[in-house]
Amino acid sequence: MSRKKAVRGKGGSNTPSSSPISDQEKGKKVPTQSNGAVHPSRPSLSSSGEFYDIAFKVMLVGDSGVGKTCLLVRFKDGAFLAGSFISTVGIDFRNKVLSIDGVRVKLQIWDTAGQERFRSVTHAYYRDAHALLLLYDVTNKASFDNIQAWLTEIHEFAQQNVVIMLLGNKADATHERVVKREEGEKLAKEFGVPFMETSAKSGLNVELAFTAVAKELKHREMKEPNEPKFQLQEYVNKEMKGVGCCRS
Ligand SMILES: Nc1nc2c(ncn2[C@@H]2O[C@H](COP(=O)(O)OP(=O)(O)OP(=O)(O)O)[C@@H](O)[C@H]2O)c(=O)[nH]1
Ligand SMILES: [Mg+2]
Repeated sequence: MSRKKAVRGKGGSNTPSSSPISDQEKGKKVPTQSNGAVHPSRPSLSSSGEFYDIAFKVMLVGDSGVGKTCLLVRFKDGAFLAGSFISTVGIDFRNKVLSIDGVRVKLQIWDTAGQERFRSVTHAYYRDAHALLLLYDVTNKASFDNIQAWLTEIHEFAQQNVVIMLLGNKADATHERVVKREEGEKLAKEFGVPFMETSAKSGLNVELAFTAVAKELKHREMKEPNEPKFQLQEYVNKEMKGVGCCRS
């Protein structure tokens, strides 16, 4: 098998025709599992010069302004994009390699535009996603009320076994909060998806959200026959920090 070069990170194309796994698009032989995870038999080199063993696509979705881009920037660069809000146009991606139980897992993270006018672009990418981080903004009730509609859309366009996690973002904004944490928990339970609150501003639970998803995906792909199933919500509950804490 020839060595595979990962797709570019920052500055990925905004056009809907670009594929999340460019090697496949180019017709190169990329070994995949049944669900499409890139799983090379030998480590591959990512564009940032990092080797990885397995790669997955994760999509950030949710209403415009909930903090998808900020969450990704916080995770990738450890910084917060303060100041004026620049709404994402179309779709973009960044790569990050995590070490999960000794396995180097590359996440190719797709940041989608929440605005309605870009919805058809987003739809085209759902089917390639292995995991979806669905965000609402705890200071914006409408973004919370729209979660059901987002889930309907996800079920229509995404793979049946896609990993979904609900995130209530902007947990730092205590004074502006209009959605209680318990409401988020209740909704997540109703839809059977794991949940936690995050803050791109303070960094609260940001690393955890991506790590938990990477762990779930890695376990699904590489589980030994006798190994128990990874319990995503249990892991999150154990590792999660509450508002007022200062994980970064
Ligand atoms: N207080 C607080 N503000 C945040 C947080 N995350 C994002 N913001 C602010 O919310 C606004 C929108 O953030 P973005 O990340 O651009 O939102 P988005 O979901 O990417 O929006 P679209 O690209 O239009 O879909 C910006 O002004 C951010 O500074 C957070 O965790 N806490
Ligand atoms: Mg954005």
